[in-house]
Amino acid sequence: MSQSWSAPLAPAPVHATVAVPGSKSITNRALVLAALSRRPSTVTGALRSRDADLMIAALVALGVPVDSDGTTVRTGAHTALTGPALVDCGLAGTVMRFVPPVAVLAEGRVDFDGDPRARERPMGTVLDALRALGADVDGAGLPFAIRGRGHLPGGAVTIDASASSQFVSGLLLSGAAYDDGLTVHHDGEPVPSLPHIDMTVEMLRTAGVSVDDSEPNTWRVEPGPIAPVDWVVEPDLSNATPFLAAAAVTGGEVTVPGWPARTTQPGDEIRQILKLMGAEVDLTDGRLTVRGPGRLGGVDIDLHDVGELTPTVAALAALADGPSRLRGIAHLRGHETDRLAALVAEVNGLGGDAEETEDGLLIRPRPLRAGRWHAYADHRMATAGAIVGLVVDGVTVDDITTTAKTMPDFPAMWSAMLDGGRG
Ligand SMILES: O=C(O)C1=C[C@@H](OP(=O)(O)O)[C@@H](O)[C@H](O)C1
Ligand SMILES: C=C(OP(=O)(O)O)C(=O)O
Repeated sequence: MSQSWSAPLAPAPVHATVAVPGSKSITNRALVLAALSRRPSTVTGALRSRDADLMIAALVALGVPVDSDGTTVRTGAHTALTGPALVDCGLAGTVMRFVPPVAVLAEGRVDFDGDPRARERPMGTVLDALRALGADVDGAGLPFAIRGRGHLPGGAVTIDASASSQFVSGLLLSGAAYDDGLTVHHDGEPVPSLPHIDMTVEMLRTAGVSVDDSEPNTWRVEPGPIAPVDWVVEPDLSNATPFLAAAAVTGGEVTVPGWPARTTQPGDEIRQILKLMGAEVDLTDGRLTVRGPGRLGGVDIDLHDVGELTPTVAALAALADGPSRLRGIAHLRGHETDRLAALVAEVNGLGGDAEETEDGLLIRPRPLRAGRWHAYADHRMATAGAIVGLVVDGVTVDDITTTAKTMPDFPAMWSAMLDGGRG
């Protein structure tokens, strides 16, 4: 059920320490690899949110024993993946793109469906690739069905992954379990979100899988066992960005503990972006502190690798005192919503000046006024509205429950931050 939310205005510069929950991307990869290892694994610091819980439910539906105690999730030993099963993908890209390559290994039929918007998200590439690798698949997008045969020949496949890096990640995660392993070659416009593919490769190697990514646009996964691992999930750096933005737009200071010194999460790029916009950024002993500038500058930046950060950066840009140009993000039209159209509509709906380009956004400074900010079922649109609402009186986000996709406690965390929260 949707729930409208009056975005709180910051009464003073925000000063807070905010601990953010585990990374969606790492949690859902760890869960898939734990399931494929077939031996007991643990995921500690796991995200518990709609996307992660849909992933757990999908794996349970395929016969994987899973038990959890809050953010600790354990998978048990199992000898086979089984159908019949029904997988609800919700609106989770990681579930709709990572689970079908697992489901081909099940014995039996596996049906997939999801939210209405999920039916519009690009998906055909993964299903065509699985067909080319020997799978029996019905459909070109959600809803679709896979008739698993307990194994897949695998081999080499060429895909166009310009619409989503998740096409590559999903195939690679399961590739070692295919008879001949897997070679994925990308042919098309550049693949977005490459750090997310690096995350996949790194986690596969941690699970003992041999991956060759030495050639651009080609990934080779050797067939072989996927080892059980006790995964420890980093905080979700993309979900940290609205809180860091709060320091930037109010001239305050926000610290996020547990910031990794080295990471494949694209959210780490927020450090550079906030610096470019004039904020002070300091990472010492795993604590990232952002101090807001007196005046927030605009930014001209290519976000192709870190598209996930766009709603936060667009909110910052709408509050900056110079123009911004966000480039390289045409693929955001296929995210939870068409994020380019949504951001333009919402910034302009509050009296701002945003314009869609072929591959991004132009946002020029113009004072914003009170109004309704629509979330379009998109968690990051909702948090972008919260950022704007910190400094524009009278902003209402039409549905704050969308944040449950990756951060169910967002409204409480936001209030705690405004009360000077200590994470
Ligand atoms: O693999 C992942 O965990 C993700 C990859 C990216 O997808 P796209 O490549 O479709 O942008 C990112 O935007 C998404 O939030 C998470
Ligand atoms: C694009 C996103 O999600 P998904 O994993 O559903 O693709 C996102 O979280 O910004």
